[in-house]
Amino acid sequence: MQRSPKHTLNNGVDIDQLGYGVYKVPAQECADLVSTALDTGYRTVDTAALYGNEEGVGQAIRNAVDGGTARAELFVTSKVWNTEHGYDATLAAFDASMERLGLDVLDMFLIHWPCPERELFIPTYKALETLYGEGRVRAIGVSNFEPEHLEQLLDSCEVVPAVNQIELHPWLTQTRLRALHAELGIATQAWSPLARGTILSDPVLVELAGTHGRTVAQIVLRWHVQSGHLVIPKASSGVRMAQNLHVFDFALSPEQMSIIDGLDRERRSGSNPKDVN
Ligand SMILES: NC(=O)C1=CN([C@@H]2O[C@H](COP(=O)(O)OP(=O)(O)OC[C@H]3O[C@@H](n4cnc5c(N)ncnc54)[C@H](OP(=O)(O)O)[C@@H]3O)[C@@H](O)[C@H]2O)C=CC1
Ligand SMILES: O=C1CO[C@H](CO)[C@@H](O)[C@@H]1O
Repeated sequence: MQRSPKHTLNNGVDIDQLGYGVYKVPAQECADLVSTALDTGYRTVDTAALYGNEEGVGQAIRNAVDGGTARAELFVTSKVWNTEHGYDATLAAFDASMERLGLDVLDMFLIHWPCPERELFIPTYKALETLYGEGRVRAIGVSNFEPEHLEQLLDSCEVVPAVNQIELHPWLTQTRLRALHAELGIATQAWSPLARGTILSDPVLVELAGTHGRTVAQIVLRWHVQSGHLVIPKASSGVRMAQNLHVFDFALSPEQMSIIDGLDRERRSGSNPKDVN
């Protein structure tokens, strides 16, 4: 069984570099699929209130703990949705997520989108700081924050976000944002790391896959890993889950990494954070 190496976040908490994302996993299938992911070797799961499947994630985590897996080995992320911004609303949203998850402590809680026109991400983040201070969540962070949002946040808040979870893949390499993260000590976590599957027919990646005798998904995930990103691919079968985790026993050469870096075309598969409010 493959296992992801751990990455230590800026507050000393460990997360798997490669975890499992559950956007679009139907609620009724979620517990079984997350259990399959855990059996495959995943230890980190990314969900959100928006995904409507926190109950299933929590069920699978509790089943694993009942079966002998240490809770400390497992890592669950959830996120506060855009309609719940503001200090009090965010505290209530956290309670609701925890109720659905059925967990005592959450590993990481993120602001899902900055929603700049709402002008509420600062009080929203202050609620996350309160939860962190109370020990109800082990790490806090943000998602879809652009440089200007991070700068505003750091001007007004105490706790440097542990991660910024952003859309990131070889067609959208986010060079400027990643450089800022490195400067600030914020981990870059890649969402839609496979560009929702659309990148898997890229001819350059197909050729590299042939060279290594690997699948295109494995080449892309290996590029993420070697670039130092945290990454959370979603897959709907145990075979694909295992394939996606099986990327720690080969390496891309520096030349191959540069070739993949060169595929950037600033192509998003999801929304631009400036348009989400
Ligand atoms: N913070 C945010 O705003 C966002 C966060 N996310 C998070 O990131 C996670 C991953 O992103 P997501 O948008 O799901 O997209 P991904 O880039 O992870 O791609 C998932 C798609 O790729 C397919 N796929 C996965 N593995 C393979 C493989 N080995 N071979 C062929 N096809 C494969 C899946 O198919 P199939 O399912 O049929 O196996 C699915 O259609 C989400 O689940 C969520 O947790 C996602 C979007 C936004
Ligand atoms: O996490 C998410 C999953 O994908 C959705 C559609 O692109 C996003 O809006 C959301 O942020």
